[in-house]
Parts: sequence; C-alpha cells; structure tokens
Amino acid sequence: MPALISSRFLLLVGESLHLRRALATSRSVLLHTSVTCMSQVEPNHGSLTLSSIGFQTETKAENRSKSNKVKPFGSPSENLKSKGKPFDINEKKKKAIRVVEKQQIEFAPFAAKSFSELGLPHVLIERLEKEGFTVPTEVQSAAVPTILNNHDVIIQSYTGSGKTLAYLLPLLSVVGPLRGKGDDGGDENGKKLGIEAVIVAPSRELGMQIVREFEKVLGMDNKRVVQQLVGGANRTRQEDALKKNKPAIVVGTPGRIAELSASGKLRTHGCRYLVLDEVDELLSFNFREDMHRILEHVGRRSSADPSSNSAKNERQLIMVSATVPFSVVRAARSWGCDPLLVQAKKIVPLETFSPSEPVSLSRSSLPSSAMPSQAAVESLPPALKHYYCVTRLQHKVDVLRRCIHALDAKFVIAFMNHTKQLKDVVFKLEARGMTAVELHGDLGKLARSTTLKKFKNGEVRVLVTNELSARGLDVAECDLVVNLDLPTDSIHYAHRAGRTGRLGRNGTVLTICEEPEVFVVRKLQKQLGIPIASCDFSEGKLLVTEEEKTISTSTS
Ligand SMILES: Nc1ncnc2c1ncn2[C@@H]1O[C@H](COP(=O)(O)OP(=O)(O)OP(=O)(O)O)[C@@H](O)[C@H]1O
Repeated sequence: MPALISSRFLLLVGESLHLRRALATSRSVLLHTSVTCMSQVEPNHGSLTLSSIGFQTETKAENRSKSNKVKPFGSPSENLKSKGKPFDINEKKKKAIRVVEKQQIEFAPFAAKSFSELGLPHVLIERLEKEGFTVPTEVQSAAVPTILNNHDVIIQSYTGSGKTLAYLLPLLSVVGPLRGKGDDGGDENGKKLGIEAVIVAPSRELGMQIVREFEKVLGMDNKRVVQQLVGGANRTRQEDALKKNKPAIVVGTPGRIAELSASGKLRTHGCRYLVLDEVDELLSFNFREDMHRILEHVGRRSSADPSSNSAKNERQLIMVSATVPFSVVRAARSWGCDPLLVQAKKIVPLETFSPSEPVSLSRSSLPSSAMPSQAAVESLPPALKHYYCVTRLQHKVDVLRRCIHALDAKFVIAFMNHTKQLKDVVFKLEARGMTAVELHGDLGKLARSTTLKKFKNGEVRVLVTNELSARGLDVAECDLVVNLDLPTDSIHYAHRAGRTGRLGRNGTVLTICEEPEVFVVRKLQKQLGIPIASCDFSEGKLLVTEEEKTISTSTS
C-alpha cells in the first residue's frame, strides 16, 4: 500500500506546465507498484486484471446477449443471479490470482505509457496526439480496455483524473467517424445507424462540458456526430438538429432527454451505450421519473425492429462518479450485467461489496474510529492542501480576500449555500478592488455561459457560486477553492474541493467557518481521511496554527 500511495503521489504532484512529463515519469514507477498493489489486494477484494476480464490489444466487437430488465427506479432487485449469466465470484478471483501470478508484468493494466497500448483505433490516437493527449491517466488505462471488452462498469476515480475521456474514448472507438473503419460511422452499406450512445449528466454545465470534450477529440470536421440536448436551451432547435445532423451520440440532462424521447423526436431503442455521468447525483429523487424513462427506453430494442444491424442486442451501461455510495453499487447491479468497479489501480466485481463494506480500499487500513464514508474516500486528488480558518460571520469575505493575496491565487472558486447571498459577496470583493462574478442556476443559459467564459479566460479572479458548480466544472487553472459556507457533508466537500488540483496540478482548499462549526470540520476530516489544518493570515502570509505551532507556509 505505501508503494501504491507514493506512485499516486508521484503522478499527482507535477506542476501544471510539466504535467505530461509527470504523467510519463509516473508510468515507469507504476509498472512496479501496480504489481505490489494487486498482490496485496487480491485476497480481500477480488481485484481483476485486464487480461482476466478478456482484454486483448485488438478490439473485438462482440455480441452482448443480455436480457436484464429495468427494475423500478429506487427498488433494485438483490437477486443477482437471476439475470444474465450466473456470476461465480470465486471462479473470477481464482482466475485473477492465476493471471497475476503468471503474467503480472505483461498485463499490468494500469501502466499504459501511451494510448496505443489501450486498443484504440489508429485514427483516434492520431486525433488525440493532435490535441496534445499522449499519456493516458491511470483511470483511463484501466477503463478503456474494460469498456472495449463490453463490460458494464462503474468508473470511480478522484475529481479531475480524466474520467470523461475514460468512457469517451472507447465509445468513439466503436461509434462515429474515428472508429477506424474509414467511413462516417454508418453501417456496412453507409446507412446511418441512428443514436448509438446516450450520455446523461445532472446539469447543463456538465452536459455542455462533456460535449466540448467530445469536440476536442472529434475535431471541427466531425463535431456534428455529437448533439447537445440540455434543458434551458431551445427545444425546437435541438429537434431540428437531430433531424438534420442525425448524430450518433447525444449528451444531455435527464429532463430534456426524457422529454424528447416521450415526444418521439429522439429514438434511442437501438442505442448501444448508456452513460450516466455523476451517477450518484442522477439517482436523486429530483430525477426519478426522467431517469426511469431513460433506463426503460435507451437500448431497449423492440422486437418489431429486427432489421437494425447494430452489433449488440443490449446496451452497455457505464456509470461514472468520483463518489460512489452503496446506492450506486445497488443500481448498477440492478440495471447492469455483471458490472465491474473500475478504479485507477484496480478492477473489482461489484459482488465484492455489501452495504457495510467500503467501496474503496483505503478504508480497511484505517482504525475503525476514523473510518471515512465510503463514498468520499479516494474521491479527492491526493496533492490538495486543506485548511480551515475560524472567524466571525461578518469577517468571512475579508478572510477570503486575505487568503487570495497570501496564496497569490489567480483562479478562485468560492462556494456558498444560498443563492441570495452570492451577490453581496461579489459587491464586497469588488469594493475592495478584486474582480468577482456570481454563478447560479437562476441565471439564464446565456448569462451562465458568459460568466463561465469570463472566469475561464481570467477576466475575473473570483467565481462566487453555489452547489451548481460543485460537480464537473473543469477550469484547469483553478488554484484555490474556498468554502464560505460549510458543505452539507463529506461528499459535497469532495466535489467542491475537486474543482482545484485537477490532473496533477497543485491546489488549496480553505474552509472559513465560525467557532461553533469547527466540530463539523473535524468530522469532515475524519470522514475523508485527510488532514485539514487550522490556519490564519497575517502580513500577507498563510500561517498554520494547529498544535500550537506557527509555521509560515510558502504556497505560491
Ligand atoms: N490523458 C490526458 N492527458 C492530458 N489531459 C487530460 C487527459 N485526460 C483528461 N485530460 C484533461 O483533464 C481535465 C479533467 O478531466 P475530466 O473533467 O474528465 O476529469 P474528471 O475525473 O471527470 O473530474 P470530475 O470528477 O471533477 O468531473 C480535462 O480538461 C481533460 O481534457
């Protein structure tokens, strides 16, 4: 385990400008550490290697003959063996152990040094290289071949670790013009196959961001392959685009996708892939009805449509989040077929987990008194520094300003719990000469994207926002996250904190609270299994004040 932690640390401490070099260096360390990791993990957790789940460097398009039915939303069946093939966990474990013993070096799955090792088509690799993507992240190394081998998966890895490409790349290997068959994504006769992948995200911002990630890889010439279907945008225009462009992939919010599906404008029965991004959020009560419709219709080909020649009979289900509470495991078992949990350094059958057991490895190494919540563990980038500062309510904005100066932070996201208070903080910051802007769900779509653009291109230094921005928001340069109000729990802390320190960059998280709230910070610290040091600001410096020590830290 120490080897595992140190390799992960190595991967993540790289400065932003040296990111690619840091990634490449860490790979050579990983080849040796992943073996250590698997041999330790195997007996307790049933970790699999890519070879044990059927990975070969050549991609196969196999038929999936699954017949799992959608269970009512929120009441998944626990009878695992009643659907699909019977799943013999002991057999899988034994097989995995044999493979680890025999072929641990050649098949160490989490040590890919380049995208070409992952079985992606040549044309797709060329596009990635053009966009500057040369080394896959750990979670991409594990997830890409697993998905290419037709497994239903939950992808869990900390914020900013590249989970979007981890599912986007295997999808584009099979769907659309980069699939390496030298055509535009139609069938053998050049006929369009209709919608082949549906990607669902809980917010418009996240949906739009996923589309941008697709466009990065597809390039300008091919971007029509993906269609955005988010709420708040003009529905008629979306319907017209569906008709005109005949996209192979749609990305949207549950409400808009369900609405278009119900009206018959979006036909998804022949779909091969269903991706649920930020799946734990999608399981919330708000999305219940829309998600039920999506799960019932996407990839559920009616028998009246036997002419479709899609390679699969059933959809492949991909669930994604940095935080995976047991409700997600239960949902995956119910809606998927023998799903696997794919993390940065291991692949585990879901049958390994029960409600009383952790989804992550690290919990077992902690004393029971300090047990972190299973959903929050391993959701945070390890290179982040966490602090809290105690002050009076009326001084919070002043502490925020002093912190920004002390760290010389350039891209700051400040979180609050109530929309009404955002404007006040913006006024106070601007009155003191600091550029700031508010972002929340009551703003129109245009205002939201203009605000985000201003923040991303550095026109404003502080984005004052609410929970809307806690998930998915990808501003690579964000170097400081501040909680002006306490997050409701460790999962919310993890997603807020994850807006900084993305993909190996440095980042700081500061929670500004009042004295009676300190016990909540201590609880978060325990649940997340991370140190959150008490600090203060004096003479333009951040001073760590915990344990009667006063250490001046230089963080810039
Ligand atoms: N292999 C790679 N090389 C370089 N950059 C990458 C690579 N993979 C992903 N990225 C970039 O890293 C950033 C973070 O990726 P992404 O948003 O997918 O992370 P995430 O794990 O989904 O985070 P979150 O949980 O916060 O949504 C993106 O800007 C993405 O383009």
